[in-house]
Amino acid sequence: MKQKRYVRGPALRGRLLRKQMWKQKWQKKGEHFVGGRPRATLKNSCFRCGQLGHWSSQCPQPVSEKDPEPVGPELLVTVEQPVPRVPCLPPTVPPLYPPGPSGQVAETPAEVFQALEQLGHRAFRPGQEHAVMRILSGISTLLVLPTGAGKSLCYQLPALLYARRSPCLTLVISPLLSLMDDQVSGLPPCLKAACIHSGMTRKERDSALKKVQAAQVHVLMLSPEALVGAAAGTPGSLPQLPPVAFACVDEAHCLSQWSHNFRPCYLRVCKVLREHMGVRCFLGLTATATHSTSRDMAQRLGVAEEHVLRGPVTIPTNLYLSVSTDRNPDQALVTLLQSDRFRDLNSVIVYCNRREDTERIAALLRTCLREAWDLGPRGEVSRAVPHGPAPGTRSTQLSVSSLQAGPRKLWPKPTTPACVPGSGGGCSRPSWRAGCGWWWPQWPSGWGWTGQTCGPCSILSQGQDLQELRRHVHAEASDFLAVKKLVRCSFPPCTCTHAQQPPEQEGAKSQDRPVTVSPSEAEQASNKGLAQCLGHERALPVQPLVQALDMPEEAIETLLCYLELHPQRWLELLAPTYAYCHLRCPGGLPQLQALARRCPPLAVWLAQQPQENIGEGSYSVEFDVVKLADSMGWKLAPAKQALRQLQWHPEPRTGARRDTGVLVEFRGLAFCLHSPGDLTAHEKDQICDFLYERVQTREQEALARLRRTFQAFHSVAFPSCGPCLEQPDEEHSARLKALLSGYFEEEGPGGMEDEQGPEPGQARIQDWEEQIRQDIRHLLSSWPDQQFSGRAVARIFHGIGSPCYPAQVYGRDRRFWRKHLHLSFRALMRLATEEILLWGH
Ligand SMILES: Nc1ncnc2c1ncn2[C@@H]1O[C@H](COP(=O)(O)OP(=O)(O)OP(=O)(O)O)[C@@H](O)[C@H]1O
Repeated sequence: MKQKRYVRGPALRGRLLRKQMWKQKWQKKGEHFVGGRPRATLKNSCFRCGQLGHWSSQCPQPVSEKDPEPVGPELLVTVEQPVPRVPCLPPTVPPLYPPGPSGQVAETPAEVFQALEQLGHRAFRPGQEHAVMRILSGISTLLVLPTGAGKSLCYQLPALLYARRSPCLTLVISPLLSLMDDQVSGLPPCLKAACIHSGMTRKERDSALKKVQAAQVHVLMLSPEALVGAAAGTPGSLPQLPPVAFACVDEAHCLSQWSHNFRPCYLRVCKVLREHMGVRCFLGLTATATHSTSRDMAQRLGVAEEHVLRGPVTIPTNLYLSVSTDRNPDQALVTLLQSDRFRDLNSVIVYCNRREDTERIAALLRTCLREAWDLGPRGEVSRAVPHGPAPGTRSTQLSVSSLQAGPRKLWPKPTTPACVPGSGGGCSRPSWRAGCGWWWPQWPSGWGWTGQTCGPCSILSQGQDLQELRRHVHAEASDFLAVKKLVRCSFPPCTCTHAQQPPEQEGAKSQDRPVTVSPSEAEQASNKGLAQCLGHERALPVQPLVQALDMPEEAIETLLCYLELHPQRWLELLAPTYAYCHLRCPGGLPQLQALARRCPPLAVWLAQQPQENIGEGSYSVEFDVVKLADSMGWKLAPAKQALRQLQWHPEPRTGARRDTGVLVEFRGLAFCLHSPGDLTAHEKDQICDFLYERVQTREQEALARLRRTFQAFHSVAFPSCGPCLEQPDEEHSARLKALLSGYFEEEGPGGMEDEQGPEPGQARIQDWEEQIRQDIRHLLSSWPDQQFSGRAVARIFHGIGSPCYPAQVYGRDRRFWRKHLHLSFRALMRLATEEILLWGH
């Protein structure tokens, strides 16, 4: 009811359209959800002996026992060994002013000041000169300066000077596509720039690349996905570029905060720049980073601790902050916007923690404020602007703006975060932007902040916001069993090692194992009786894996990235590919055999088939082409090409192509990776432990950060929004600013200690135990075909959707969905696991 009453025709059509899309989606998934989730086929068993009840590190079987897992098909043809890939790196660009013997940078030469003037500035601002000289000396640097301090100059000036000396390029990795075009057009005329991102047409992209190759561009801006995709060789990947002088990672805090599960490509940015583009010098730029985040960033960028340049954490003086807790936050917001302090403002931005809230609050403001603000017939009271990924996947920041009619007169001004922010950083970014003249990227260009005093107000609820934010943290964690399944799929055993490794060598081998071994190294190892697998290309089909692990695609990719970035480089991620070849041959076996004479992959596939599987009649088969190419020692691309050519036959005389009637299609998007097939059970256990520990640590850190922020904000909050209605309270604002500065200095906001017992905003589990156990049993009996895990049950009680238990299906059952949001997730998981075990007996 809430959204229909105020919404007109177009929105209704949108709703119907969404419903239709939803139906189509679930028709496709029907077979999984109607008959219940497919039962896991992989057992919760030891890697070594296949028994339940222990992992392989405690396995009673002797180590020399053969691995009981099934092995791949034997090779039936002589194949060439794959040649290890040696990336051809572009030449490195030497520093413009080499550092002195002890690594010190030179005095700033006149040439640099001239270039500064050319860029339109008379003098450096604090922090700029030092950063510029470091980059010109080839020293990687991380620069943490507040928004508006002039960080962009620190890559613009070196880019200009490097390009003046020799044809070279500066790469800028920027996460915000909407900002990239603005950044390119906003550069000084002497600096030529281009950008490449997914929002461009092919023509625009080709024209940008042509300019880059012709060395007409000094700065190339890339999204992380474009960079990583290009390095992995996806279609439309980047061609050979001019040498790279240095790479700048803008909004570098994303390297540390966003990369996990949200944009996994960020995890690989530095590695790709180093290994595929030959970059030696990095510049990281960020406005908001705590000490631990900047340590993490510095490590990824290869910046020594002493080369992290941090400016003071200054919150603009024209910014008055206030925070209040209100029983009814919606009413508080309306009261606030009707007050004298806000009534005369031209526009207001409201940030919410949930996507659904923006729609609701936009409608609320439309109803309550139209008359109060007297906007006339063309005036628009509020509009919800979605921002961020699909619903339910993560916390979103949405803005609801109150706008006056007449597009050129619209000025978004103060920022009013309406809910508790997930971290001090999450709160400060919108606040700073309101105070510093920064406008939200979605606004049309030409809008801006006039520089007036403004007053962001946070309205905190009594703990409900915290519960919502906690849900997002729990949504990203996973079980040990899921991690184990992923490890099992990523490292299936192979038959290419010829000698068994002596048991006593096992520990030594696991100490230092590069994923790609050169043939000479392998030969040496083989002579010592230590034959080592060179690695195999594997395809892990995305959708089946997502269902089997009950993990979103991004979370799986993140775990695979962790393995690639591990010092032992357990695997190498390749470009995603369509892994299955579907082949339909109307002429049956005789035609297939005839075609196999000119198509080695088809010949190998036929040879691998057991005799009884080969029948007469028309053929329609599907096989894993990645596995086939790997078994032949071929690269995937030529194998696919050879199979595709089965569809045509060249005329012997004219050379024209004739249709053979054979249909070849590639299906099933898959993660593609290169991994060894001879890992010992002990090594696989090590990998599982490493991955699971990372997942758990991330969850605990995020929860602790949330708790600290919540406690700190509540410690200074007004009990109601009343005092915020009047003119800004300077003392209150100063306390809040100190709190935020403390967050970045990591004193722990408000100097609060973490407390034991139930989390803020949660009830004691003991008071609810009987009720919860009943609900769990009720849930298990309502869905008898499902194989629930403790985590799955806790997710349903907290209203967290997952691939196997989607909100669209389970959210409809209000008996369970979000029912116990006020209780600890871990405690719910524990109780659910106990009940599931009892239920199984
Ligand atoms: N040395 C300087 N002297 C005067 N103005 C400068 C100087 N350096 C930068 N500026 C100006 O400061 C403004 C803000 O600069 P810039 O956009 O680089 O800030 P920023 O730190 O990158 O902000 P954000 O964090 O929002 O990206 C720009 O208008 C820029 O021209």
